[in-house]
Amino acid sequence: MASPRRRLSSLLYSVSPLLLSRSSYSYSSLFHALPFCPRLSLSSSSMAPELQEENYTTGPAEPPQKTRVTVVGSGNWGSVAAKLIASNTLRLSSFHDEVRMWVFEETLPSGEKLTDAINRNNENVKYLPGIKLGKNVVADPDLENAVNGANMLVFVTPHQFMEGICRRLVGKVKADVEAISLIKGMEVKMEGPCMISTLISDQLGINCCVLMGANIANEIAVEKFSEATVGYREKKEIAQKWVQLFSTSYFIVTPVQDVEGVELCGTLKNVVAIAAGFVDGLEMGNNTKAAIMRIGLREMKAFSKMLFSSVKDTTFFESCGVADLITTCLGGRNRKVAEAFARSEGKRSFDELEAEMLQGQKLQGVSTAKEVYEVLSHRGWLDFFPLFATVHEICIGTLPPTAIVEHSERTPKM
Ligand SMILES: NC(=O)C1=CN([C@@H]2O[C@H](COP(=O)(O)OP(=O)(O)OC[C@H]3O[C@@H](n4cnc5c(N)ncnc54)[C@H](O)[C@@H]3O)[C@@H](O)[C@H]2O)C=CC1
Ligand SMILES: O=C(CO)COP(=O)(O)O
Repeated sequence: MASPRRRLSSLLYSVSPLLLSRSSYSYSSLFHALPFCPRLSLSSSSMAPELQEENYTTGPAEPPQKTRVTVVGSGNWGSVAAKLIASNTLRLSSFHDEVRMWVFEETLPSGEKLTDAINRNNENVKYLPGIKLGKNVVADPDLENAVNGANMLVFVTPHQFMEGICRRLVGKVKADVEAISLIKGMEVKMEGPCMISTLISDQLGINCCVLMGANIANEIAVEKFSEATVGYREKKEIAQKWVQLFSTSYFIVTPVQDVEGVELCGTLKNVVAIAAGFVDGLEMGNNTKAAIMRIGLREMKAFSKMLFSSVKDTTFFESCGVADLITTCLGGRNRKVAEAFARSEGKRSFDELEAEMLQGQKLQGVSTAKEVYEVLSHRGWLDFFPLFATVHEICIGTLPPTAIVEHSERTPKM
């Protein structure tokens, strides 16, 4: 009998017209990574040429400088990102083995500092218990020290903390450092909406890609197969370096030249996931939930394209689009807490439920719904986005959870 991995790869080949319509790179990465790569043996000879590290060395005359990577953030996904990266920096000689991970310091109930516990156990005992990160992950509570000398910075904190973090990093990072944001969210400023990758680029004066996808961290932590999308602006060679740093036999990463599209998919699906949670809390069933997901996807696409005309339709069919929407509406934290909110019949707030159910982990969907609502009101677009608008109004208690179907089903006045 074929192994599950081989059966999955056959399924992917059966949709080859879709794959072939993408870049030859995406096709070859699937070809190499899935059927022929046993777990943890993604040797460079079996990888797409773009992923082979020779592309990033400068030749024999001068020994190349090893690339240093720092992960800024150490929550649930931040810890898994550090684990993925650390397995690759050990394997690829162009990278320095050590991966530094900045920790927002806290004291555990035992009295021990979280950083000390992570370094002693090689495990994030609070945000990712039971998973070894790799001995080459070093937790550091000093933000400035953690980024010092880094050539590649991976930003992965809840989005509401990023403005403060960027302010602390001004003048502290290398001028030519490359960044990537795994953060799903946005900021709304006087001038209008600001994606987190733009905040990082603008405040630190550096290039910033994004990585989004159907990536429930706890599943990737135990090495279950999944995919992700890297969004880049211009430099494809930089996107490929990020692909190389994140890819494993169970984590397949595809580059797409559409930063805004990829980041808005990751950001907006959290609002739809809140709606899906309301549907679950009201026990409305699968058809209703599917309808909410479809309406949500339509609003995600319309909102993204109205904000940035460069956003590509094809991005919504990548892992960052429809796949992330599905996984978050089925198994994410936003869905789970929104379900409890609807069941509580107005007796509990999101803040209370978040603290009780997530124990330090953070929801992004409630604040994103507020930020999206501000953009819609400011631009006079509320009537075009009934689902997005209704989610926010339910979250703040102006409407009951049942409004999710009563209001979202209205055809938007486009
Ligand atoms: N967990 C998941 O499955 C996935 C999460 N993401 C995204 O990754 C980003 C980070 O999420 P997670 O790693 O899951 O974090 P998390 O929600 O598990 O943990 C919260 C983190 O925030 C930190 N924190 C608390 N107060 C802070 C402050 N004042 N300043 C800075 N940090 C503070 C905590 O120390 C902790 O590391 C979010 O944008 C999320 O949407 C993306 C894909 C999957
Ligand atoms: O972004 C996620 C999966 O890709 C995780 O979503 P939640 O924050 O709702 O758990």
